[in-house]
Amino acid sequence: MEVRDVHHAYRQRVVLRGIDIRLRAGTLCGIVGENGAGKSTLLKILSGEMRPSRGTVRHGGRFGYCPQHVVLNDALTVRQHLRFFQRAYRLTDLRYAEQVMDVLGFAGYADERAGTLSGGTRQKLNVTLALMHDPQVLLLDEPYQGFDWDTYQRFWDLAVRLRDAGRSVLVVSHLAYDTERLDELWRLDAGVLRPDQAVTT
Ligand SMILES: Nc1ncnc2c1ncn2[C@@H]1O[C@H](COP(=O)(O)OP(=O)(O)OP(=O)(O)O)[C@@H](O)[C@H]1O
Repeated sequence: MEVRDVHHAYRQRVVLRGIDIRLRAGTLCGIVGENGAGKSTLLKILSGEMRPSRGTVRHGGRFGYCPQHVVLNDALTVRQHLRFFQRAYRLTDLRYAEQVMDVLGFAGYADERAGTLSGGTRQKLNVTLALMHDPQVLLLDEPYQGFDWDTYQRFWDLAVRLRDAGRSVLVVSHLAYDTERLDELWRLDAGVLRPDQAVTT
């Protein structure tokens, strides 16, 4: 994925002031920044959900995006969500999705309606829906919000495995824990991305 000179403003409020990113295959990268720094705005632009005021985003191959806010239908079960996305992604089966559910530890909830799931389990489903077609480029916005410690560790193991399998993974968060697992870490501040000390030193 290649991002060149992306700028964005909401009316008078300038949020991004020239973002350049080159996300190579087989890299696990992070972007951190304070609340309101523009992280979600940047991810919405990278995912194509929003057009930047200026600049270009190019990527090739299958693409996965896990938004910060869970988008589920409360009346549908976990399995119905998977089937819906299976059609959308044109997958022949759900084997990979089931593996991801096992890793995140919620395979036992397949027949529960989304509306009755706990916040952390809803987030596990949110992450699974972004991952289940094994995307080559994966963008995750605050993916571990609500995860318990064990799930949090499993999430990072999964992210590292995807990186080792040649996928590009970009994790955006306001918290920069576990930075040693990242190949690169940037900080979004005042609309600009800078390498973060935690990984570069
Ligand atoms: N649709 C919108 N219209 C106007 N302003 C917006 C809109 N979306 C976001 N903003 C503003 O843009 C700035 C960046 O917001 P954004 O959600 O991208 O930040 P963030 O870094 O993801 O924050 P957080 O860590 O709190 O999720 C904020 O000042 C926010 O109020």
